[in-house]
Formats: sequence, C-alpha cells, structure tokens
Amino acid sequence: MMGQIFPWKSGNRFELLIDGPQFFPTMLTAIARAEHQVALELYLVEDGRCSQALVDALCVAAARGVRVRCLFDDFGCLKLGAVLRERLVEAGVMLQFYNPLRWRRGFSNLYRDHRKILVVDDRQAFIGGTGSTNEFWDPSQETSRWHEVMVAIEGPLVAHWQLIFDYQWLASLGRRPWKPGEAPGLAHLPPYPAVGEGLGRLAYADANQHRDIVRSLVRSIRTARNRVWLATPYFLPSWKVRRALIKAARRGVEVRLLLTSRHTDHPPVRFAGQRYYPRLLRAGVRIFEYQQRFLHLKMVLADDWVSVGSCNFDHWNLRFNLEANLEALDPNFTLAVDACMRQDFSDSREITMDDWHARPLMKRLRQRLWGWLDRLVVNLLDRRR
Ligand SMILES: O=P(O)(O)OC[C@H](O)CO
Repeated sequence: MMGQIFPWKSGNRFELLIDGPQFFPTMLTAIARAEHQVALELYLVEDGRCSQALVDALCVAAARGVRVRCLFDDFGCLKLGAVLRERLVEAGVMLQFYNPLRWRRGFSNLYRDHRKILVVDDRQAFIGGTGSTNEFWDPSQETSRWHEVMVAIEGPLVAHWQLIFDYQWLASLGRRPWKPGEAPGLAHLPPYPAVGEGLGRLAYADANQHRDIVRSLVRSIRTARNRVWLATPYFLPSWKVRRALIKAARRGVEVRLLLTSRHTDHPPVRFAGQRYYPRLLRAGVRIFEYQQRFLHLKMVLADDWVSVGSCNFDHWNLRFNLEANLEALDPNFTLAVDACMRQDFSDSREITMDDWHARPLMKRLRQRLWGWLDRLVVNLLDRRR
C-alpha cells in the first residue's frame, strides 16, 4: 500500500549538529525553553548518564506544565530500567512504548520504531540518527564514542515532523491506528524544486506499507550527475539501491560509500555487507571505512540533494521499521554536509580491489558465513509474503 507523501517546503533553517557533545546540550536547552509541548520519539534509550540528563530535562519541563510525550521503541528500550521509567511517569510525562515485545506475536516483534525525532513547541525540530545512550553522549566526556549527526530545523517543516509524531502517537495509543494513506500530502513523489535557501521535505518509511524514503533515494542516485556519497553504519542495501549505485558509478558519477571499520557494535552485519564490495569496486564505486570510532550516522549527498535521518537504507530497516529522514536542497546545508563528509573520508581508510584480494582467511570465512545467513533469512522472509 502506498501512503501519502510530504511536499517540499521553503522558508526553513537547517543546522547540522555533529556528535552528541554538540547536539545533546542543544536539544536539552530547547527542552528547557519549551513553553507548550515536547514530543520525543526514539529507538534506542538506555540507562546511563545521557538518559539521566535527558530524563531530568523532560521531568523539569513536565513539572512546569509543559505537555511532554515520549514514544520509545520497546525493543530499543530493553536496557532502560524501572527507575528512569518511573521518574518520567511520576513527573507527568506521557510515556508509550512502540510495539511491546510478546513471545506469542512471533514475527510481528520485528516491527520497530526506528525514528529519532524531537519537536519542541511549534518552532523547533531535531532529527537524525541518535539514541539516548552514553555512546552518543556522556556528559562527563568531551568526545563521543559513536559518530552521529542531528539536524536542528526551524520553519514550516516543523509542522510535518509534529504531524508524523502525532499520527504515530495516536496509533500507538490504539485509538486510531495510523495507515500512511491517511496522511495529508501528495499521492506521488514530488519533482525536485530548484535548489533554494531553506528548502526541505520529510521522507518516511512505514515498514513495507510505505517507502517514499527509499524511492526518493533511488531516484536521486539515478539522476545524479556528479556525485553520490552515502554513509551508513549497517551496509545491507537492497538490490535496487545497489544497482542504482553501480549504474551511477559506471556512467561516471563519483560514488563513495562511507562505512564502518572494525569499530562497530554489530560485526556480523559489517561482514555480511562486505560481500557486496567486489562488484561495487569493479563498477568504480569508492569504499571508505571510517577509522576513528563507530560511524553511526546515516546521510546521503547526491549532487546538492541531502537525505539525513534514521534510515540505514538496508533491507532489514525497510521491511520492518518506521523511519524518517530530512531531505534538503539548501545550498548552505549542502555545504555543511559536504564538509562533514569530506572530514570523515579523510578519517577513513579506502578499500581497494587489492585489499579485497589480500584479506585474511578468517575474514573471508566470516564474510561467507554472515553473508550466507543474511541471504538465507531474507529468502525465508520473502517466502512468507
Ligand atoms: O538501529 P540504529 O541505526 O539506530 O542503531 C542502533 C544500535 O546500533 C543498535 O545496536
């Protein structure tokens, strides 16, 4: 089923915030200044200093009469203990968990809310790839263990982020299950407007019911003339995305992938994704593995078009998850993303065909094993549909 699609809006302001020590204090300040409402939707929320600071800010806001709603993913919150949960509820924060895990629900447990959205009043939204864990921000440390970005948004687009949160909030309450077809907006992916200051759009996915986020990505890769730079921590792209990347590289577009090195929380996912390297390299795609820390950000630059947010564009995400990205065609924002990615490429090691042929036996075995398992599970899931 195809859901409705959000249009482009001009008159916005976007600021790229790089790493937790920059974006978390900014988000907490915004919550501290909230006058009417705070809406927070997150996948990963775990006990620790980061979540304590976040819960403090939310409780203070609720105590002074601000309407505070938190929609957290139930699986992503497995490491969020009773103490912080109870503090939120006692302070008057409205707290819901998306798709609570139940053994008897079987495969339905795979459906997860992977969005990362903070909306404050009707004036500011923060979107990107963060969770609330010490890896993203430890207030006692100057740097973060995981490399991530968030975008601060002001302007008309804030209303769309509010809308997508509100729909999901109501759906999770069970009062009015949201089908994407009910969302206001367009029936088809809108054509690209000319680049302009403050131009942006919300793209989203609702598991396999709605995927304008990936259709838009594929279109941007297909129409790119100069470059496609794609960063993701979990590189398991669908066949359509892989094919679009290969075709773009073959027609002379500079295609670069920014992926994780051994600094990753899920080595099997990395090994499974590496099986795609040789075909991509042969087509002329350049592959960079980020060396400094765990690269967790999800960001794409296709010529001037930017897509940034929660979506890893992997076949797992797109089957089961709620996702939301900001797409922008704003010259200053593009420059900021360009600078961020250039820095990351320079902090990476480029993988060549020679490296691929020279990889040790153990690595070959792991790539085979995890690649085979990934393919097997995908085939089984496809058989169910
Ligand atoms: O699913 P992501 O991309 O938000 O990442 C979350 C953590 O990696 C879970 O291990």
